[in-house]
Amino acid sequence: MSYATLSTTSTTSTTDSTLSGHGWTPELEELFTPLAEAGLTPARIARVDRGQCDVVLADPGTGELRTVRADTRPVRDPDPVNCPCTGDWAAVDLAAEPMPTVSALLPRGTAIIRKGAGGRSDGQVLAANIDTVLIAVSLAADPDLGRIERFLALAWESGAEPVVVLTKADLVDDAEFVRADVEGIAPGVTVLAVSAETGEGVDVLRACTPGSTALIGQSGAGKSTLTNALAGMDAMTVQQTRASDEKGRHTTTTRELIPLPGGGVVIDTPGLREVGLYGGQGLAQAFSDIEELAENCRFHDCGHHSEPGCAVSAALADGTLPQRRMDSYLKLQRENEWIASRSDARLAAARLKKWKATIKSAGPIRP
Ligand SMILES: Nc1nc2c(ncn2[C@@H]2O[C@H](COP(=O)(O)OP(=O)(O)OP(=O)(O)O)[C@@H](O)[C@H]2O)c(=O)[nH]1
Ligand SMILES: [Zn+2]
Repeated sequence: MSYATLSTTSTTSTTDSTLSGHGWTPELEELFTPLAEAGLTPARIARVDRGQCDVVLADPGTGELRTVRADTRPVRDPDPVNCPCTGDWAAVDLAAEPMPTVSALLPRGTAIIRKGAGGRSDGQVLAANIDTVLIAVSLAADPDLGRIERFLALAWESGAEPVVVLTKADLVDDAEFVRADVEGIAPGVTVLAVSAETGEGVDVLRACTPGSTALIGQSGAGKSTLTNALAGMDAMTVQQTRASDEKGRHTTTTRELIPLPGGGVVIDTPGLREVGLYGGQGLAQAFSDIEELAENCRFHDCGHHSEPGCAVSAALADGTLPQRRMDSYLKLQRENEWIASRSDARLAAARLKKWKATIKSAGPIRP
């Protein structure tokens, strides 16, 4: 399938303001006009299962919000990145038989894409059309700075604004100390310490999450608990962490989009064991301090090894740039380059296959 190509004629609507709490905007409304004229209904995907999904829409009859099960087969795509995902805006044919179908997906504003698990170069979309990415990190153990940097690169790459949320602040005495430490590796990013247990920091967090928010992080980081705290109800099931290793039991298996009382939605994602980067510029944003240093190197193509006038080496030498952070940057950069070359090869193979199919369907060339 391909994303719907949409013209931009203006329109007015009476019912779709119901969806504004779910992120529906006048701009989307305008994009949707030709689809509305074709009898389709706008809907936000709240959960995806194999071949089907739950969508939230304003009922064309009553104008009330309704969750509907819809068939996603018409928008199936060989590239997993183009397949429907929680947070996508969809055009739904409610009259389709035997069940409503998703007829098209609207172009995405933002999307969190990680490298698919198991060494494949496919991407996997975790959430679409989000404004803020909350990176949940448990304070129950010493935070792994390298892992936070990796999550930050993934979050920046999505196009949404990252926020680091240090969870379970009630379990430690020095939350502020750790928070300041993490702030040092997250240039331009808000870092909050929060406890769902005592409520500490939850109001501040709420103020940081207007519009659509997605929660990412390792299993057991406290994502579902935070979702419940933000939603003010038990929207997600939370299971006890295994006491031995502080790991959760992978309670959250399907992504879900939950409306917040003050407007906006939060998308809880399953715990991520592996967070492979899927290329792009997010890494440069996550390491903007190093990128800025590099701009002061004497040579434009400085490799930051032993070149004269290297600002990065100087910062490493005087300790303003920790070696750990530099190593982390180089490691993620290698990984990013690898995935970029892998996906180039994959795209080339796909193009070749398509070309062969086109030639075949065109039949023998006539003299
Ligand atoms: N003390 C304390 N425990 C918390 C807090 N937040 C979460 N927990 C506990 O941490 C464990 C894991 O929380 P979840 O919210 O299920 O974690 P998750 O990140 O959603 O886990 P997955 O669904 O596996 O990805 C549960 O036992 C929670 O009760 C907190 O603020 N303080
Ligand atoms: Zn340099």
